[in-house]
Amino acid sequence: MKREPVLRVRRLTKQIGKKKIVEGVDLDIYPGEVFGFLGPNGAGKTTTIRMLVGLTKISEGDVSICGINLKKNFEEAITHVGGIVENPEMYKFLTGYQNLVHFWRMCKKVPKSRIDEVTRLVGLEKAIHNKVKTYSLGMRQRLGLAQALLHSPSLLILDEPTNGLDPAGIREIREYLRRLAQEENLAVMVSSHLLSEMELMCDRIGVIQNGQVIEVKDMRDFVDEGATRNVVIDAQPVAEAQRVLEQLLEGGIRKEADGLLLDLERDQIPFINAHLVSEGIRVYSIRTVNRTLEDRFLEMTGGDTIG
Ligand SMILES: Nc1ncnc2c1ncn2[C@@H]1O[C@H](COP(=O)(O)OP(=O)(O)OP(=O)(O)O)[C@@H](O)[C@H]1O
Repeated sequence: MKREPVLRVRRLTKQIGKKKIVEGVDLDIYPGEVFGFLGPNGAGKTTTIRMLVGLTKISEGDVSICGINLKKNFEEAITHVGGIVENPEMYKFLTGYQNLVHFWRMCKKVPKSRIDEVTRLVGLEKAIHNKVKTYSLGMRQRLGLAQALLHSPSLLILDEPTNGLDPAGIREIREYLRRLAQEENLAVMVSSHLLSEMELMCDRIGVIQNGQVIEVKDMRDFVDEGATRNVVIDAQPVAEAQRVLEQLLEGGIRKEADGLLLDLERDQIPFINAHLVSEGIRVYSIRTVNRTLEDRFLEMTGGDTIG
């Protein structure tokens, strides 16, 4: 059975003056998946997301959410979206629960029991009756998430949800988002500049550069593909090993604490090993290092900074 995407974006374009800051973006995001939207500074992530949630006008192209056209039936389409795009506004002098009641009153046809449900989903049961001013930034983010989930959306859109959080807070958000995608069968779209986070959080990833989506892939395939891999060679004497490798490979070798780091194609590895041994060098280990998303991303975007 073919799954229908919750979010379907076709040829989405934003033009400001003469400049197209987002151009021809196509995306499909499915129920139950966390989709990462990644790109260097100024690539057009926020502008794309702002168009998707109706915060800025679409210049060209089509967006449908749960099969409903966003331009033609905005009010109906947007009822399926929960989002944190700008900082969620909370009343700090009220408790988390009182804040949620306030937002619940604005939702149509949502039973009050949903407040307890979203509180559980974001793990705020213990603190929900404390005042928001006593919350950590991570707890406030989770309260924002609870608010965005109150009306049981099918699509959750989050712009940089881990911004400003400490590692523990980042980890919490990551775990809750993964759980939400599974438990609520939500489609989650998240942008972030924290590449290592995206790698742990997302099932698929789309890379945007200069306003255009240049790649959409399963996370694993994205990280694994590419002709070369990082290899660490632990060999003695190390200076001699480095000299031999440099002669053979014309550079690209870095000395690290645990050995010599270089980029090799898989087929080169046994050859390099044999060559080192034939030069009288003792090879203790050759191991390939898992390539991170950051390696791949920098390779693809030509070293643009990430934002
Ligand atoms: N209202 C505007 N008028 C003119 N240019 C704009 C406007 N809004 C955004 N831009 C430009 O469009 C480009 C894309 O901006 P956008 O904020 O979408 O990028 P981003 O990928 O979210 O970047 P960052 O990671 O830095 O937030 C940038 O070059 C930005 O300067």
